[in-house]
Amino acid sequence: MKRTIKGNVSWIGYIDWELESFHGDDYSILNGSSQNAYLVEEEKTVLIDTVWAPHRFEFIENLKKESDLNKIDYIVANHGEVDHSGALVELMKEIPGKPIYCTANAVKSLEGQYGKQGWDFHVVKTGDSLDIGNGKKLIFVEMRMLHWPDSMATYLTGDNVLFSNDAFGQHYAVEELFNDKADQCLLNKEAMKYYANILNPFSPLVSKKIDEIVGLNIPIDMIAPSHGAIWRENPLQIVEKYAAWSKAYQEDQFTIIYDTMWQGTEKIAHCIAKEVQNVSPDTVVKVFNCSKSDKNEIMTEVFKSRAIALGSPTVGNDILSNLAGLLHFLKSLKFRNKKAAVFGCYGWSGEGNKVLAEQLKDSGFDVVDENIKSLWNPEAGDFDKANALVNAVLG
Ligand SMILES: Cc1cc2nc3c(=O)[nH]c(=O)nc-3n(C[C@H](O)[C@H](O)[C@H](O)COP(=O)(O)O)c2cc1C
Repeated sequence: MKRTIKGNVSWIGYIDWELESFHGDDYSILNGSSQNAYLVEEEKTVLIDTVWAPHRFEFIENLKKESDLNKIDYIVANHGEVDHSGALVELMKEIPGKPIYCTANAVKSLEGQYGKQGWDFHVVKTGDSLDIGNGKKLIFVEMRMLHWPDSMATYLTGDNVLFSNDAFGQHYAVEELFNDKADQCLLNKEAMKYYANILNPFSPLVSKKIDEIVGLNIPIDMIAPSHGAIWRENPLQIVEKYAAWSKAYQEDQFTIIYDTMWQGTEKIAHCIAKEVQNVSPDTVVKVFNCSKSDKNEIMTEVFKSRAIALGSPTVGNDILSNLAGLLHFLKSLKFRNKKAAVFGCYGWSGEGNKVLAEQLKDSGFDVVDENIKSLWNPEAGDFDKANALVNAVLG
């Protein structure tokens, strides 16, 4: 059902309390999510984005219940990804010929995914606008690589609503739709998780885009993203957070991540954690067994950290495969300005620490020389090295 969010703007989307993962299994959903589409009904009626393909028929039925589909004058496709464009094919069968406003790259991504459908694309660039009557306009802002080349935001004058698509969103279900109705801890955590796991690799572009949006000096009364809560109360709080997050963000946190077969490496992990509390009592320390923890939650903790330590036993002259998978993901997220240390047990050849250190360096971490490498089971002499490791990495 459509729900008014401001003036003649309504939400028409899908709140999904059952979703467990996104992007295949690459993004865990722990608190539900939503796909937000919006209807702007001024002298002209505009549909901004749609929903994920599995919900396309329900979405179109809802639209029909709310208004005659033929009343839609324009469609805005802020982003071609299937969770926002997934109802377009069915919708356009009902209203062929209606103009679709999107970036040049969105024409490519939409045609790439759905084939050449003969849709009436109107390509827009930053600063282009569309008059929708009653003295209001839509102004388009390209958001290249936030998070696809085709991404765009749309600003509604008069009501001062920024339809930001994936930027400023969260995979988080809020039945009442608005940020002030959400659990604030979860909202902030989910917004940060989204940034850390999806947007962090594009931080330099995010930083520039935030400066550009702030520099426009336009009033923003509401930020309506395509997933999660709509920022109605103090909407600029999320813009300020993005400004901070995009500049090699860190808190005073040290995160220890390990894997183990026979618990030797685990013992070193806990010894390092205790030593952090001795050396730097104000530093938050968290410990994760990567085989038992959610990888996206771990990445959010890495995002917050000023330093991390990674531990694995040597296995087959290498490291354990779950940690190798995590390192692969870690590299793609392009974290910057973080220190790292390595540790682990071995039985004979002991390549584990070297593999970890090389991969961390390759992922942009500043890896300290101090490490702990224990033959079979860690002993007192190994635990004694934790102090030097922690001092080096937090120094
Ligand atoms: C399947 C398997 C392969 C291993 N391969 C190596 C190896 O290539 N080189 C080595 O030094 N140790 C190897 N080890 C020995 C482990 O590194 C050693 O048992 C270590 O103490 C385990 O640490 P953990 O208690 O943290 O699991 C291997 C052990 C297993 C079970």
